[in-house]
Amino acid sequence: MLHSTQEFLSGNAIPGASSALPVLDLSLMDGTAVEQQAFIQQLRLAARDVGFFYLTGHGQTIQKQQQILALARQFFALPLADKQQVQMIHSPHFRGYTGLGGELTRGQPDIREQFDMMREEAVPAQTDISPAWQGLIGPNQWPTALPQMKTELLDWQQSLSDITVKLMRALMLALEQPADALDATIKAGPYQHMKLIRYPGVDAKASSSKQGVGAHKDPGYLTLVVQDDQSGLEVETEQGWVAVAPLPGAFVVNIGELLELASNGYLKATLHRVVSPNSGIERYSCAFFMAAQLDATVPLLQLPSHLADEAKGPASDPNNPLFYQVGQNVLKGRLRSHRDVAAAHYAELAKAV
Ligand SMILES: O=C(O)CCC(=O)C(=O)O
Ligand SMILES: [Fe+2]
Repeated sequence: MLHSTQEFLSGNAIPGASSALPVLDLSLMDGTAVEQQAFIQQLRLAARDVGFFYLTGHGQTIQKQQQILALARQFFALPLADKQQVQMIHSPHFRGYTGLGGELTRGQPDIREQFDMMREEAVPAQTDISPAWQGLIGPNQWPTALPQMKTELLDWQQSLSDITVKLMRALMLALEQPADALDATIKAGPYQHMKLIRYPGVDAKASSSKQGVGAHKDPGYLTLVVQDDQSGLEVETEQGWVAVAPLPGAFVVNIGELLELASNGYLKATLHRVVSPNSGIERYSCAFFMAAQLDATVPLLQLPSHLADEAKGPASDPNNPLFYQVGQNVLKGRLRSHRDVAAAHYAELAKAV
């Protein structure tokens, strides 16, 4: 039986691709009123039913995307000593290099190495009443061996951030809210977090794990992923785990838990994972996570009843502390994922998470 997503997808899915995800063209938002409405309706269905989609028409060229993935390849190909110069353990702000198995998802090591960055900021002045999450704010670590990384990646991160803000405003229109309904939560600039990632090939016979990254939902508002021609990214759907086939030039977009919460379960945060490539193959990706600024209070949006009735995700509890403890929750996630950094810089808090 066709359910609404499949009906909707029939006109939009990639011909011949194994992936069943919708493809949405963001440039329609710069078009006529009719085109904008078409985009908003497609976006509403994709975000409600699947929580994952491909985005085209976003203004970034495929060459630029490939340039970023090439930079990732260059970084991970550096001698270990150069990568260790920027190891995350040196950063109380959770920035820098993490080697294979250094990050945990639900307590299990992920078989990937990565470079994490966020906004480039100065360390704010600490007072007795500064919240612990203020420790997340500070400078990135940059490898001296690849001096071009700093400007290229900060510039790229800002471009991706701008795309997610445009998309979030379109999502608000899709929910029949003012476009700026969540703007107060990003007014100082949205929380930005980006990762360059390398997934090495794994010999299934020799290893019991093919956990590139374990099944999880992203915590924030919106995620954009650029993947190379190897996939392995999989999304949980009603039909089971579905592969997100590479679509050159597109970003893969998914909804995070904070947006699911704010929309009372209408916008869906979907479980996803990356299965390691087979031995002899490696996969590179760049993931960008946009969320509310760390000191935000996120509103519970009041949806019109015809939309509220269609929400498929869990209804939100308006008293959920996630609405007002944004920074604390981000810090908790980082402490859980990077136990070594937590022990080195947040010894007391690390014991409690
Ligand atoms: O590498 C990817 O394709 C996705 C990674 C991911 O889901 C994450 O880091 O949250
Ligand atoms: Fe993710």
